[in-house]
Amino acid sequence: MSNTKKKLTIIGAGLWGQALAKLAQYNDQNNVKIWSRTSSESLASVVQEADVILSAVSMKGVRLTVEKLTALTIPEETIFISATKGLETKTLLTPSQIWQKSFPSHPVVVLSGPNLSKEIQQRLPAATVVASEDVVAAAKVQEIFSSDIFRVYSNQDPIGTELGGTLKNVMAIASGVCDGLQLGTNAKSALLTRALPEMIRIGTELGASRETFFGLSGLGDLIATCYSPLSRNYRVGYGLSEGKTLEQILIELGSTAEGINTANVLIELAQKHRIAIPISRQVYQLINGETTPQEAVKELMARDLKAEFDVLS
Ligand SMILES: NC(=O)c1ccc[n+]([C@@H]2O[C@H](COP(=O)([O-])OP(=O)(O)OC[C@H]3O[C@@H](n4cnc5c(N)ncnc54)[C@H](O)[C@@H]3O)[C@@H](O)[C@H]2O)c1
Ligand SMILES: O=P(O)(O)OC[C@H](O)CO
Repeated sequence: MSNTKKKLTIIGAGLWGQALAKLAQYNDQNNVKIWSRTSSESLASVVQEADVILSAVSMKGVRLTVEKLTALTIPEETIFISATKGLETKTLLTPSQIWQKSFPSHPVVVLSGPNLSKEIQQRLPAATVVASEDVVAAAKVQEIFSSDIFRVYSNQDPIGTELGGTLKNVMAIASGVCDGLQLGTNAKSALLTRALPEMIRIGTELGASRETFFGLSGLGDLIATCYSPLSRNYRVGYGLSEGKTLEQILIELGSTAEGINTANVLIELAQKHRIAIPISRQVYQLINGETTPQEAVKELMARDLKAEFDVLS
């Protein structure tokens, strides 16, 4: 990459947008701007001349953000990075698919990994993945974010990388329930080990590579999120296990927990593609008041007996 400073504009000034801005600023080769809906500057003025535009808005804001940007003239060489972990209601699309469909000539890069924003803000070491079919664009993004506190890997499976980060949010809710009910280490280990093939079944059906789920954005993020009370999705599950209502939990959280919407979208996806999603289905029923934490555990334990590596279930 040339020695001139890279101009990066981050859209979305939530916890993740701010943490990513800090990471990019840490590397003094970058000129970083951050924009939110409440910014005094116009969106047009902050994206003008940007080499790279990163979206860190929550899933519900992705479509609106894309629409705002399609109304502007963005040069075709501008790289878009999607850092959102979610699925769109109705279209069932991933964020990067929305970006790519709206900007078919632009490089789109997914950034995803085990990256709890609080630890990133504390400058603790972490690693992530940037994934794109455009390897040159991925390499540029890798350089922008790489530093001695943030190790950035690349791959060419944006959908797999994105789905790892998205699907583990649902598993983190289940994991919070498991810990909240004090089901023990054996149960937690079983849950996470069975979560991974469930994520792989969904991912491979949607075109992702199986291998990606064994990397940072899959297994890595599953471990981080399912073991950390810093995870908002984990806290949702934990709260449900304590008998709190979802509404009450979300008020206390005051922040985004994408796993809730993702579980709702997943039910439709699983039906459409005929994929077995036993853990995600229990999470769906739990957040929609159709089961209790205890009943969900019973249901999972009472499933038909099967071979461990049965690829269908
Ligand atoms: N916080 C983390 O540790 C972390 C790490 C990796 C990925 N993520 C993902 O990043 C995304 C954002 O998470 P967060 O933690 O920053 O959540 P947050 O609740 O802190 O912030 C969400 C942001 O999205 C913005 N937003 C929502 N709708 C918008 C719209 N229409 N236009 C512009 N902005 C809009 C909000 O204003 C807010 O700034 C989520 O998909 C999350 O899964 C978060
Ligand atoms: O707080 P959560 O549950 O949204 O998790 C944050 C990140 O996705 C962890 O990688």
